[in-house]
Amino acid sequence: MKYIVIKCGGSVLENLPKTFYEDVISLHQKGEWTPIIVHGGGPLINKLLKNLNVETTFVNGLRVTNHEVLNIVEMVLSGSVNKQVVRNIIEAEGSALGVSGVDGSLLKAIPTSDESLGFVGEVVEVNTAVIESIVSQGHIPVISPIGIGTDGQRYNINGDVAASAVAKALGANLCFISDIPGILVETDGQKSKLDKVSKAKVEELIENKTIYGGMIPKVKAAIDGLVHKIPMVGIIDGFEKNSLIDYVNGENIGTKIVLKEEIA
Ligand SMILES: Nc1ncnc2c1ncn2[C@@H]1O[C@H](COP(=O)(O)OP(=O)(O)O)[C@@H](O)[C@H]1O
Ligand SMILES: CC(=O)N[C@@H](CCC(=O)OP(=O)(O)O)C(=O)O
Repeated sequence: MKYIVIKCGGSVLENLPKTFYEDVISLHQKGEWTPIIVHGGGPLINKLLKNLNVETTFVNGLRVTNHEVLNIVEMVLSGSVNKQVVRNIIEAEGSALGVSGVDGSLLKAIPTSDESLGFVGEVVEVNTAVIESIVSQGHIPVISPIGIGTDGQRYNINGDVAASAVAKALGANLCFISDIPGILVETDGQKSKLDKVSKAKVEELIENKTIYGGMIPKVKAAIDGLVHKIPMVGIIDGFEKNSLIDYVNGENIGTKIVLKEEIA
């Protein structure tokens, strides 16, 4: 069975067309690919934090997470957003089962090495049996990125990091669905999309700040995945018609991330 982990970014979640979910379901029904959705929800967390007058800050695209923020992050991701994605799949006539990374200790986590981030976690183990059990019942798994420590502590995990961890554990292809056509670079005031980008180029683009904010964890998670033998990683536009189907069919869409650029 070939798994594809589809990371749906909060940047697009509220506006993804029904056709996107129909494409996910069509992949599932054809049987060649088993889709697994991992979602984010950053903008919705921002909205709720703002309504509650709770300040929030990011370091290299990761949200500094104290106890109060953690409560709201979990509420939004494992509550509203997870169930919204499940409902969207049902509306598109598919079948989905939503879980958080806490359920069945799906995403076992430890705190990140940067202590200033608070309760931000990194995944140390994925309980793939939970995913396999959902798949064997005919559902599309929908996973929210909250991790759990062996002591029962919850962690806020960036959605891209969680998606890469799941893909690594399953040896799955990984696809980031976001609100941009791919990685953009600017030359002579003109923005253009990179079709393919290597690890070395990504590092250069972070260094010169062409890649910033939420794109940083995305490309880092992509590289980490490739180093750990994920076969294919790409960033594609969720609003572009057929983007997911084109991606799995190997069409030239979005930005593919590779460890080394092949020399022609
Ligand atoms: N070089 C880049 N090319 C494209 N987008 C970039 C780049 N650098 C930073 N970004 C930003 O990254 C965003 C996508 O990351 P993020 O907002 O975290 O999305 P998501 O919620 O889909 O994970 C884009 O909307 C854009 O603002
Ligand atoms: C640690 C960390 O930054 N967690 C993210 C989790 C949600 C997420 O990743 O949402 P997107 O995919 O929309 O960016 C956050 O708190 O916003």
